[in-house]
Amino acid sequence: MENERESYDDSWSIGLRNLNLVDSNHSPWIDGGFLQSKSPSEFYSISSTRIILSLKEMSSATGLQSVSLDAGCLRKEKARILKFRSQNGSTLSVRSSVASSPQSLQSSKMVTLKSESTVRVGVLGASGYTGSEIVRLLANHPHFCITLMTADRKAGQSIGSVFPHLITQELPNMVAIKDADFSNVDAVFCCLPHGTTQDIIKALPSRLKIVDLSADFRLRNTDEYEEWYGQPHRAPDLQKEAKYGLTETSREEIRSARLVANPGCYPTSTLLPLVPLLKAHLIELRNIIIDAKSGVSGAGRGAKEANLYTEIAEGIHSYGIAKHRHVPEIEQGLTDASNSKVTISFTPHLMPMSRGMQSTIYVEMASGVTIDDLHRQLKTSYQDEEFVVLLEKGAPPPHTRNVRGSNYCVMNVYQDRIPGRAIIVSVIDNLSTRDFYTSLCFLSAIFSSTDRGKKNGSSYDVNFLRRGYKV
Ligand SMILES: NC(=O)C1=CN([C@@H]2O[C@H](COP(=O)(O)OP(=O)(O)OC[C@H]3O[C@@H](n4cnc5c(N)ncnc54)[C@H](OP(=O)(O)O)[C@@H]3O)[C@@H](O)[C@H]2O)C=CC1
Ligand SMILES: CC(=O)N[C@@H](CCC(=O)OP(=O)(O)O)C(=O)O
Repeated sequence: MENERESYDDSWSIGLRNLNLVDSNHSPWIDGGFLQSKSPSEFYSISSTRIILSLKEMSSATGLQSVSLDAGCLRKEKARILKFRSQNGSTLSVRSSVASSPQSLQSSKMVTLKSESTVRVGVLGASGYTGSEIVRLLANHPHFCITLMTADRKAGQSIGSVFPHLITQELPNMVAIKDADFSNVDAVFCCLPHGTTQDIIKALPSRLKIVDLSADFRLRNTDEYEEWYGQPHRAPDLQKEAKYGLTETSREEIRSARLVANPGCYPTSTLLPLVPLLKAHLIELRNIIIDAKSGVSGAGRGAKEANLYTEIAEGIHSYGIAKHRHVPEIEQGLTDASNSKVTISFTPHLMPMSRGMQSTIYVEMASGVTIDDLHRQLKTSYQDEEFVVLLEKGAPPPHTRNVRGSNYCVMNVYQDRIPGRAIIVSVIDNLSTRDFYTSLCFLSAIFSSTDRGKKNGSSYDVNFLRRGYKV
């Protein structure tokens, strides 16, 4: 499948040759950019119908069960989450997520955009799991251009030699951070271990916009950081400057920030459902119980005995009981939402799967509140949010595989059999491209303030960039 290109009708084609089709776990992965009109000017105007037709043929040819359609380059009105029945009777889900198109299929217009007016991005820690996801998503994005990638043990290597699914990308070799040249960089994604990150960010040129995926700048209270992370914070001034990057709750703050602290995966999957309910006083502050499960990639790519196949496969286990470092981050978000101190019970579990996360959350409804009220509130809160999906009332709970590789947080609320209690199920991809989503929101502000952005005028208005990710 990765080595062929097939045409399906006169004007549209699906390119199957680019290895960017598959993620690092070799799932079938269709990038929206693979679907393009032969006319370069119609690059964005991809019709859902054409996509379905083409994928239908492809699925019967290859026996695919599901396809991730990475469709960020499509216009919002053209992209859909689609399901259809394939010839062999299985359901083929077509999921749109975020952006990018293979270079091989970019139109001349896109190439021009790339060279003249893209955000120049450095990915620090490109040889890790989150870094390589950022690379996969940005490598062909029309508004971003990767000009720098760093690694530690893998410094000096090409990204393709570390992650073969990226082998077809034309990207710079990875260098050690000490050898990095930031002169050609507007913004960095910092995908490094916590602890190390704060020293590295402290030393970066101050003009750079930074999206930090680590936990180093998430906790406003540096004493709390020391308590939960076992070391004093070494960049308290930067901490004051950092904005917590949960896009749905802090979009405007993120846009004007220089340093964005991307939320942890467990906090993302729990704060998204709970924050609107707390803000609306629909649930009690007490007795919030979070039972969460993560894929093993959540622990990063570094070799650890506890994460060996033999330790993980064919079973699950809880860890960090009552002391996981995401507790204060979740409590910080819930306390902000309710303006009162909230404490939680939180137990994470490691699942024998490579990526994905589910949080099952048990809450007490406020007096007189029903499950319908919770559902209505979430629906209202997220009706304009592209990447938070509330399922229909009573619909079966979402699966982690529904959101694999995507920005989506999919959730639903259920009545517990104990009167007055509700159960919320929320799923995300822990190796989430939500990082990417937050980042685009943040980076979309760059061009309104740079000379290059001003020079290029309307090409860089925020809406133009938003179309790129709000699909
Ligand atoms: N995995 C996940 O689901 C998520 C992780 N995060 C956070 O994002 C950050 C990155 O995580 P993840 O990608 O999983 O981690 P990985 O262990 O997969 O990757 C870490 C990256 O950092 C580099 N690195 C390690 N130590 C140093 C150092 N001392 N100096 C410079 N570079 C270094 C590694 O280089 P090399 O491999 O060459 O040694 C690698 O590129 C972490 O802070 C993590 O907590 C956030 C959200 C989700
Ligand atoms: C399975 C696993 O080990 N998960 C990690 C969390 C990963 C994550 O996203 O959190 P950070 O961004 O804070 O690293 C953990 O429990 O520490």
